[in-house]
Amino acid sequence: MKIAVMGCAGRMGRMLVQEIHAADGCTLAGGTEPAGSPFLGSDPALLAGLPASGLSITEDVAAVFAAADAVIDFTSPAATVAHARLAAETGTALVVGTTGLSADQTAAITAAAASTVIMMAPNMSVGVNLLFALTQQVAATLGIDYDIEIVEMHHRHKVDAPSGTALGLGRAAARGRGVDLDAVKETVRDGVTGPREAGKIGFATLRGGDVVGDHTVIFAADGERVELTHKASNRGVFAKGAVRAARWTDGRSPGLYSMMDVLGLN
Ligand SMILES: NC(=O)C1=CN([C@@H]2O[C@H](COP(=O)(O)OP(=O)(O)OC[C@H]3O[C@@H](n4cnc5c(N)ncnc54)[C@H](OP(=O)(O)O)[C@@H]3O)[C@@H](O)[C@H]2O)C=CC1
Ligand SMILES: O=C(O)C1=N[C@H](C(=O)O)C[C@H](O)C1
Repeated sequence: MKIAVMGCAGRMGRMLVQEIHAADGCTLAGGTEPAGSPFLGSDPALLAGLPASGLSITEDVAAVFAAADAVIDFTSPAATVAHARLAAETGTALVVGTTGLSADQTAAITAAAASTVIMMAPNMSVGVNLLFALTQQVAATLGIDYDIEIVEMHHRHKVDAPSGTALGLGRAAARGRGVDLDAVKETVRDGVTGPREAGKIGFATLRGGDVVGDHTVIFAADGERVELTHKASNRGVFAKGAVRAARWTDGRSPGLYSMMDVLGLN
């Protein structure tokens, strides 16, 4: 399978190039970076610490799509929307890991999935997707007396907050309670906030150093507390999941899928 990587010089992009190289039956079809990037013209494999591939990083997205069976995209929300539109036009499968998308941007990707296979997930690790399922189950079991708070920590370079994974955990908890996350989420507390309102789902965001990704869902009641935690210590887990998802798209019907579909957890 020929797999291309959008944003192939990024933190995730380089891991993805390594993972494609290591995967049986997969070859790198090409890699992109935006106009003005100092990496244009470099070999994406060399940049990822691998033997030369003979490919050059390009801003010609259309050419890279044409060379690929599937495209993996961990870039920025605006770029991902443009890539989803191109995937719809060309019928190329797309795996989206980008987070921080607005409701409109998510709707644009959903619309593109009417014409091609798109797998989109805020976290591609097996562990976090299991945590999504567990969070929904625990939220449904414990009920409203257990206040739900979600704490996440990431490296100092991360640009969106709360993380896509934290929001995904919030959606799973809200689903377990049979409510809509947008109606109950509390992402900012500052000053005299008054007591905590029952039923809210709170988020706390920490940023610093080189933390790959830590997430904890806390269920706090009078007298006890349940905590579900996942800690990623290597971006390889996300890259492995993304390449697994790219292979999984082969032969699927158009539609919007999640990592839960890929892992059979749905
Ligand atoms: N779903 C998951 O499992 C995971 C998701 N993520 C998400 O993936 C995204 C990327 O994270 P990370 O790798 O750390 O970020 P980086 O900033 O390291 O990488 C993003 C790369 O994409 C490039 N890029 C931006 N716009 C375009 C474009 N139009 N065309 C081609 N390339 C482009 C950037 O170039 P430049 O720097 O020049 O702008 C950069 O090289 C984030 O949204 C993050 O939250 C991260 C890890 C796991
Ligand atoms: O930006 C990151 O690094 C990560 N982003 C994803 C998110 O927003 O949840 C996934 C992972 O935690 C790393």
